[in-house]
Amino acid sequence: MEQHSALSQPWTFTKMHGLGNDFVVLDGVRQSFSLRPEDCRRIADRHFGIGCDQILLVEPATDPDCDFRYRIFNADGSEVNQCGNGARCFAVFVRRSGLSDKNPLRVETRAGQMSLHIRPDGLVEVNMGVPILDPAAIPFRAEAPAREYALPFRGQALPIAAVSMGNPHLLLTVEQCDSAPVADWGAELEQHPAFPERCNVGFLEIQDPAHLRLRTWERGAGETLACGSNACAAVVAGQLWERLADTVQVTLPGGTLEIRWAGPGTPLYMVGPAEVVFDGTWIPEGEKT
Ligand SMILES: N[C@@H](CCC[C@H](N)C(=O)O)C(=O)O
Repeated sequence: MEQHSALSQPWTFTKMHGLGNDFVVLDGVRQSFSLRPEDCRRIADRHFGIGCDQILLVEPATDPDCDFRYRIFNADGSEVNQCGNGARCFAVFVRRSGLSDKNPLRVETRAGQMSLHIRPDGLVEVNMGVPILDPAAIPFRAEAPAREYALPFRGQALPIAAVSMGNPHLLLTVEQCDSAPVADWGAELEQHPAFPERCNVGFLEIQDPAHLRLRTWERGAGETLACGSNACAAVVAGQLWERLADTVQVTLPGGTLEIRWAGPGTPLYMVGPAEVVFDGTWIPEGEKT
């Protein structure tokens, strides 16, 4: 199959979203892509491109235990290890495009394997794997694992949790999500030197042990309407702080996810919707008339 630069050839895509976290999903099994960071930025651009928070690429698996390879690119062009809302869309895309009707699907990511199950009610359940709390593996600069860290930030010691769901997350609590300084603090905390690979920043309003409100500043994308992996990390943090139950409804600006976690060393499960918006064709410059 011919490998071509993403922008110089026509290709088809599907626009999807999971709770308003939106994606351009590409079939890299029947088409072949070479996605450079500048190609991703153009595709994700909401004025000069298609517009999305992330680009998801479905590729043939390289691991014989897996059905497909799941690749994720942020709007800023960076390739990353994990995207929870995207995983649900990936499962629906694979079924709808006729690539496979296997259910559950096992996919390989840069963070390991994931299992995606489309339920009879149409919601998708994702086994997100075992949350990572070891600072070196997050990666997060700390002497030893802790439930809470005091992060130096703007002259204060900010109480935070650090969790990896395959990608790095910083979690902090706020009185009210609606007035949280998501853009102001989020942009700076994303680049905090304690997180050498940057991080996704979650602002948690814990309402009761089974209900959490959350807004997220995503690494490489800014504030989004929902971040699945950040919602998972927020439940992990809330449980470590002994403020959340095993099953939690997480309400984000774009809607609600159900997240179940039985505690350290066990896998975490996320359930939520995945919606198709439209199918389209990318037309390269010079072929538009
Ligand atoms: N929106 C995603 C996360 C996408 C990747 C993230 N921005 C990162 O850089 O790690 C989700 O739903 O998990």
